[in-house]
Amino acid sequence: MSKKVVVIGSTNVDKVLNVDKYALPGETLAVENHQESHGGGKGANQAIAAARSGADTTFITKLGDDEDAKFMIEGFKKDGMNIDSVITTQARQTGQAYITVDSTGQNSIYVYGGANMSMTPADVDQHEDAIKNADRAIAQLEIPVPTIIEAFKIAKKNEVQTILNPAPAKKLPEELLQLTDIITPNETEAEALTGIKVIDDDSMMKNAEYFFKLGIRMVIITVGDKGSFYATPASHAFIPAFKVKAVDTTAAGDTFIGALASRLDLNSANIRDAMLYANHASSLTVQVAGAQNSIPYEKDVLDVISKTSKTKEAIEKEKKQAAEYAAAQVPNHIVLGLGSGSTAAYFVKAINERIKKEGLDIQCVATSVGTEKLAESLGMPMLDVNTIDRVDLTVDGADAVDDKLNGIKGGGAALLFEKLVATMSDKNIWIVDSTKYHKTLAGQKLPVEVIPFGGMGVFRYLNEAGYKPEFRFRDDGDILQTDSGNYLIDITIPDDADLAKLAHNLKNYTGVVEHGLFLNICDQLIIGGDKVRVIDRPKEETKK
Ligand SMILES: Nc1ncnc2c1ncn2[C@@H]1O[C@H](COP(=O)(O)OP(=O)(O)OP(=O)(O)O)[C@@H](O)[C@H]1O
Ligand SMILES: [K+]
Repeated sequence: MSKKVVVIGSTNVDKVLNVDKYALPGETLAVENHQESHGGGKGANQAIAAARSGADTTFITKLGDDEDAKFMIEGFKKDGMNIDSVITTQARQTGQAYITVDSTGQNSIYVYGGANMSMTPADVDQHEDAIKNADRAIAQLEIPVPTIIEAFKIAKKNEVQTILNPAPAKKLPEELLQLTDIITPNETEAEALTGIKVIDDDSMMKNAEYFFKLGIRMVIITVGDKGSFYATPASHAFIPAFKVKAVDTTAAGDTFIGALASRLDLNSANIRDAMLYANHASSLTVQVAGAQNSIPYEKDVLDVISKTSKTKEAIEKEKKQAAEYAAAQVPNHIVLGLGSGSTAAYFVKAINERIKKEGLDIQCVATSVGTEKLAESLGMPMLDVNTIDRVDLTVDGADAVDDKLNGIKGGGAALLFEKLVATMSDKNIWIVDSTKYHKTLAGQKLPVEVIPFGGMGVFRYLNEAGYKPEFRFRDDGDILQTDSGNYLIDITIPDDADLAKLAHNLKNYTGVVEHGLFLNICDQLIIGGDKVRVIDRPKEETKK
């Protein structure tokens, strides 16, 4: 189960200086904060990441005969790595990176390759066995390219899988790429090799095809906080990153590769699970300052994975509880609006059961293509929304609701039809899990549906007005289109927002079709839980 990984690569000691501002040429500045030395170097980071994720890891690296080397070897031992192939030279010092970070978080880095750059093919030959005995070998570009070629030749001769992390970005001889089974560039590194800019799913596939032609079997492109993409000649997918508060992304890419190498089966059958694991691992790394100290252990990664799946399960349960509670309240002989999204889907199934079991006379109207398909597949009695002018009751989910029962909808991209049906409904009931209920809507994401032609104009306006707009993309990287073929722009509701004014302003902007603010629409909110909570709109508040 546990993979045998050999990393052939660099070790650096990072010397970090925190400065208020950079010194100009000829200028001397006094510095108050001097951080201790930290372990670094892409080879060491990836080896540590693999070891901490449970791989049986051997590291082939070259160090000087100095204090830095002792410091690094101590760390390797603590992480349980096999250090029999750590080479020491008298001729050069251990690699060093001089990093200055200014008060804005910007950094500038000078790297002294030192012993790393003196690692020769002959050094690798000396440790041939370490490569032969591994399942997979990983290399990066902080050691001389001929040395990597030699290591990969040994690997290929012995049917050991090769992973090349082509970082830092540079052009490479085809010989090396032809010896590579899996390549793992980030977007900049991919472009440096292929000349094809990574902008969307299509361009990632074009990058992948470039590498396939050279005999590479799998391409993984990491795209920072957006996530990561994998492609083999048989399949491909984009896996979004987890939303976390990033404080320092140093070692994110290295963590991703080490973690992936420790999980991925040799036949790559579990690629999605391995990518998810690597995504989780690197999302932990970016939440901690520094490089090697921020690389998580297997236990930490598995903990977040299990917490995420437990939270997910609990949320699904609450959605279902709210939906079933609502379904039980629906009166007979009505026209019923069916909302969209995952919570509404639970409701559709629950009310369908009641209609069938109790022989109810209920006609239904769907608020999205998705809901219509679901209802039809269940054989429910459906009305065309164009043939009616009122609905008795609509039951729908919501993305966020405040304590005045104002809410945001449209996370599932069906906001236009949802709003149409909601405004023709005599009564609107919203069903949510407890994570959707908030004191205020400030800080929440609000979808704005715009016509594709002119969408950029709206985007610019929203940006200038400080709403932090972002176009909505699908998981595969393509721009998302709503059921009516429009685009969605997500904005963030400001702290001091007057919701009624915001709704009015958005609606008045040319090119905006609809927005996701649903004010004075919800009459009753049902929040799932072991004890379901029901909140009614206060009587004195006027409707619509
Ligand atoms: N801000 C972030 N939030 C969540 N996950 C992130 C973030 N940044 C990076 N990641 C995760 O780390 C992976 C690798 O990141 P990235 O593409 O930035 O690598 P990189 O450019 O090689 O990074 P570095 O050189 O800083 O180590 C991403 O695919 C993603 O899973
Ligand atoms: K970090």
